[in-house]
Amino acid sequence: RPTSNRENHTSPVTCNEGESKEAAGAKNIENGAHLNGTQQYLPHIIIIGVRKGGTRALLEMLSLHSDIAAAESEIHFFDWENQYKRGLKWYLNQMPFSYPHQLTVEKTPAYFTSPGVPERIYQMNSTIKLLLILRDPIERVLSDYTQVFYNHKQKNKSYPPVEDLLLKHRELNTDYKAINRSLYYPYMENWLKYFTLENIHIVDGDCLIRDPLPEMQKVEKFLNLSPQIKASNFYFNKTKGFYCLRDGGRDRCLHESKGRAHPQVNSFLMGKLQDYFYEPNKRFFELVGRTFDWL
Ligand SMILES: Nc1ncnc2c1ncn2[C@@H]1O[C@H](COP(=O)(O)OS(=O)(=O)O)[C@@H](OP(=O)(O)O)[C@H]1O
Repeated sequence: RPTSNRENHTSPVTCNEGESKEAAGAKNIENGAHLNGTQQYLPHIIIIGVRKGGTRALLEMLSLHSDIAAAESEIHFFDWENQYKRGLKWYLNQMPFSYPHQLTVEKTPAYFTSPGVPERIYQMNSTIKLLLILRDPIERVLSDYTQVFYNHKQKNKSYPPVEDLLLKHRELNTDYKAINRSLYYPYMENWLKYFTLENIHIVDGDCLIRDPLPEMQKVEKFLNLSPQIKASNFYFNKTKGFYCLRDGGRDRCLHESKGRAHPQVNSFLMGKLQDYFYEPNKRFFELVGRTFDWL
């Protein structure tokens, strides 16, 4: 089996850099009801975030693999007290029915930034495989803003222009939640108290948008899955401006809420955002021993 070749230093980012990983170390957990040879399992893999990082695209693309069984909705088990109180049996019951050779995966993007979640997941399974998809923190802020903007619009409510929210007295308004969620390193530090980088694979969300196949091949390796995902599983949809999926002759793009245009940001605000994220990004690169195309 291939072993990890990750070294403890930063290296220039490319979208195609190869990376080998140990086996997924999947652990079967009893209790799921049986149905036609299928059973429910606690997840062997969790997509922990980040919100607006491309978590749905990652889950859908991973589901192209026949050895993957994915929970359709976001479970919010570890971050919502009322769900967590229901216990692991409840969590198990939210999982899809799958065959014994399949790996179960769920995605809840809010896990990454929820302080108590790493410990709770560790208590459930200390060798679980975690997938974290990150994108340029500034793009993530704008994507987050766009999401909230449309949530308001749907309810016929207005939402302030991006400049009004992100600037206060001509300085960056660091109280704005979306800015805080893009400060990846403190959250990552919390995860690394419980898991090593051997357990956490970071997917480059910007690369996944531009060229999904190489990113997905790295994910297959990390999970020790057979190489099944192929170039023919993707086609670029010019109208949407994103790659869509082709699965057994079935074509599908992500929901229209994925891939929306972001607001234009003036150069003053962009400069403020770039200054603000420069140091935190560097700290994040040091923490994870690799760089991303964000600076
Ligand atoms: N292939 C493909 N098609 C459409 N969208 C894609 C794709 N790959 C990645 N993305 C990006 O995914 C972003 C949404 O991220 P999430 O799914 O994590 O959002 S959420 O937190 O679950 O709401 C979404 O963010 P926005 O561009 O701001 O809409 C997309 O940029």
